[in-house]
Amino acid sequence: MDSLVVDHPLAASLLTILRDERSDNAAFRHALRRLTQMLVYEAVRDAPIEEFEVRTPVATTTGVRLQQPPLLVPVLRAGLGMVDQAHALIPQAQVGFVGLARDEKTFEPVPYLESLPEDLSGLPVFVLDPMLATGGSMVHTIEILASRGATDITAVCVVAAPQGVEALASCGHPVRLVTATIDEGLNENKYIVPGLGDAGDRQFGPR
Ligand SMILES: O=P(O)(O)OC[C@H]1O[C@H](OP(=O)(O)OP(=O)(O)O)[C@H](O)[C@@H]1O
Ligand SMILES: O=c1cc[nH]c(=O)[nH]1
Ligand SMILES: [Mg+2]
Repeated sequence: MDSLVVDHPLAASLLTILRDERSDNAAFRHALRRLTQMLVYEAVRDAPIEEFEVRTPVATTTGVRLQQPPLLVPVLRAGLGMVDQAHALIPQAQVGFVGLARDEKTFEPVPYLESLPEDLSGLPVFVLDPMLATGGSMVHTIEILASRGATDITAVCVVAAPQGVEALASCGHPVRLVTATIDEGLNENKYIVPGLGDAGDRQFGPR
């Protein structure tokens, strides 16, 4: 699987704010938005472009635009904190939604929302979810997208566990990963270590 760890001092300092237990909900959301900007910027780096003619006030020149803006799919709740910033970078993008809550006993994702275009064939998709822990939630989302014809899927995460990376690599669907870090592992409650805690709770409070 193609994976990119965005290794940049500014990304690392924003990740530090996210990790710091002293960051309150507002500080956490703010840092997540700023870090998302860097992750999406890198996720788009190799996207196909098309050229078109543009007139400046002085002359005619060649401009570029994305051939096909990706569909943005935040995974609720935690992915909500990434979608506005991703959309600001790619304003032409359409947005779909998947809602999942991990059962904290079985650690399996429990779906509660699926709001997506019927046919995703030929459309690149960026799945936005800050946490890739066991990978169950991301693999579930990828299966939903693949069942609608998506073949070009990028998981944009902030913190990944090696177990989640392995789950994506072996899920049998074409997917690439962009993340700010691959952490050490998971604890007995399947939280990422050192991680940043519960990314949904840290933005919005407990559910
Ligand atoms: O890789 P996994 O083991 O599946 O865990 C990762 C999932 O857990 C978190 O969501 P959570 O279920 O806590 O829901 P929330 O966003 O509403 O807090 C996170 O945002 C991922 O969706
Ligand atoms: O560390 C983790 C694991 C799952 N979900 C989170 O929000 N954080
Ligand atoms: Mg949560």
